[in-house]
Amino acid sequence: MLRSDTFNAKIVLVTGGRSGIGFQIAKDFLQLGAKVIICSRKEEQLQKAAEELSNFGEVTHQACDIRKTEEIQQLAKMIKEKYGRLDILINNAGGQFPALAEYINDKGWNAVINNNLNGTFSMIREMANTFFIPQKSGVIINIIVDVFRGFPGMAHTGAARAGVENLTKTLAMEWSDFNIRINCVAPGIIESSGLDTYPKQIQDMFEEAQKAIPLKRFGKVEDVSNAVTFLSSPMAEYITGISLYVDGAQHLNFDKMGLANVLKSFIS
Ligand SMILES: CCCCCCC/C=C/C(=O)SCCNC(=O)CCNC(=O)[C@H](O)C(C)(C)COP(=O)(O)OP(=O)(O)OC[C@H]1O[C@@H](n2cnc3c(N)ncnc32)[C@H](O)[C@@H]1OP(=O)(O)O
Ligand SMILES: NC(=O)C1=CN([C@@H]2O[C@H](COP(=O)(O)OP(=O)(O)OC[C@H]3O[C@@H](n4cnc5c(N)ncnc54)[C@H](OP(=O)(O)O)[C@@H]3O)[C@@H](O)[C@H]2O)C=CC1
Repeated sequence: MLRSDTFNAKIVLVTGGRSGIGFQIAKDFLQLGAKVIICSRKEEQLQKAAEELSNFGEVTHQACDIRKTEEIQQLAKMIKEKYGRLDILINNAGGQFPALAEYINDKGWNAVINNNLNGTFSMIREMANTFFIPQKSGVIINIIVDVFRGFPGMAHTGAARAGVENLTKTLAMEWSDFNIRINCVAPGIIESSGLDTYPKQIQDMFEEAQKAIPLKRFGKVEDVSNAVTFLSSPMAEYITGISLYVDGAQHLNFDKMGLANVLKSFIS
C-alpha cells in the first residue's frame, strides 16, 4: 500500500537478509525504491540471495556475524565508503533452539543471548555512532519474538527478546534528541525458512498450533515485512518505542502448554 517511491534514495541495512523474513524485508524495501545492504554469516548463501534480490534494485552484501564487533565495524566502514550514510537499520538476524530451561547449559544460554541481545545491541550502537547520531536522523526496527506471556520452551530467547524490547524503549527516549525512531516488530509463528530448523516433533504440532491462534493461521513473511516497511516509513513518523505484534492475536491467547509439553514428551 506504500507508494513505490516511499524509500527513494534511502539506504537500508537488513541483518539476516539472506533468508526468510529478512529476505522478504530486503525485497520489499528494494521495490519501494531503497538501496539495500544485506549481511549474515554464511557467505555463499548470502551472495546467492544478493543475486536474486538484484532483480528488484541495488543490493550490496557483506558477511558479518553480529556477535563479532570487528565484523560490525567493517560493515559500517563499507557502508560509509560506498554510500556515506545509512537511513534505516533492520535488526532481523537471530535465532535459538527449543529446550526446556533445566536443560540449557551455559554455552547454549550464552549462544542465544549473544546472538539475539548482545549482537543486536552491538549493531545498533555501531550504526548509531557512525551514522544516525551524527546525521541526526535514523530509523531502527528490531525483529523480536512474541514474548508477551513469556516463552515456555525457549526461555533463553524469551529473555533476550524481552531485553531488546526494553532496550528499544530506553533508546526511543535517549535518542529522541537525535531524531532517531526505534521500534520492535514481534512476530508470532511465521511460515518461513526459520521453522525448517525445528525438530520433527515440533513441526508435527504446527497444525494443532494454528488452531490456537485467534486468526487460525501462521503468519506469512509478507505480514512481517508489511509491518516493518510501515514503521520505517514517514507514515509512522510519530511512532517510536513501541512493539507491534504481528501474530494473529496469539499474544492474547498464548497456548503456553504447547511447546513445553511437546518438548517434555520427547526429551524424557
Ligand atoms: C509451536 C512452535 C513454536 C515455534 C516457535 C516460533 C517462534 C520463533 C521462530 C524463529 O525464531 S524461526 C528462526 C529460527 N532460526 C534459527 O533459530 C536458526 C538459527 N539458530 C542458530 O543459529 C542456533 O540455534 C544458535 C544457538 C542460536 C546459534 O548457534 P551457534 O553457532 O552459536 O551455536 P552452536 O555452536 O550451534 O551451539 C552453541 C551451544 O548451544 C547449544 N545448542 C545449540 N543448538 C542446540 C540444540 N538444537 N539443542 C540443544 N542445545 C543446543 C549447545 O550447548 C551448543 O554447544 P555444543 O553442545 O554444540 O558445544
Ligand atoms: N519464523 C518465525 O516463526 C519467527 C521468526 N522470528 C525471528 O525473525 C528473524 C528471522 O527469522 P526467519 O527468517 O524465520 O529465520 P531464518 O533462520 O531463515 O533467518 C535467520 C537469519 O539470521 C541470520 N543470522 C543468524 N545468526 C546470525 C548472526 N550471528 N550474525 C548474522 N546473521 C545471523 C541467518 O543467516 P546466517 O545463517 O547466514 O548467519 C539468517 O539469514 C529471527 O530473528 C527469528 O528469530 C521471530 C518470531 C517468529
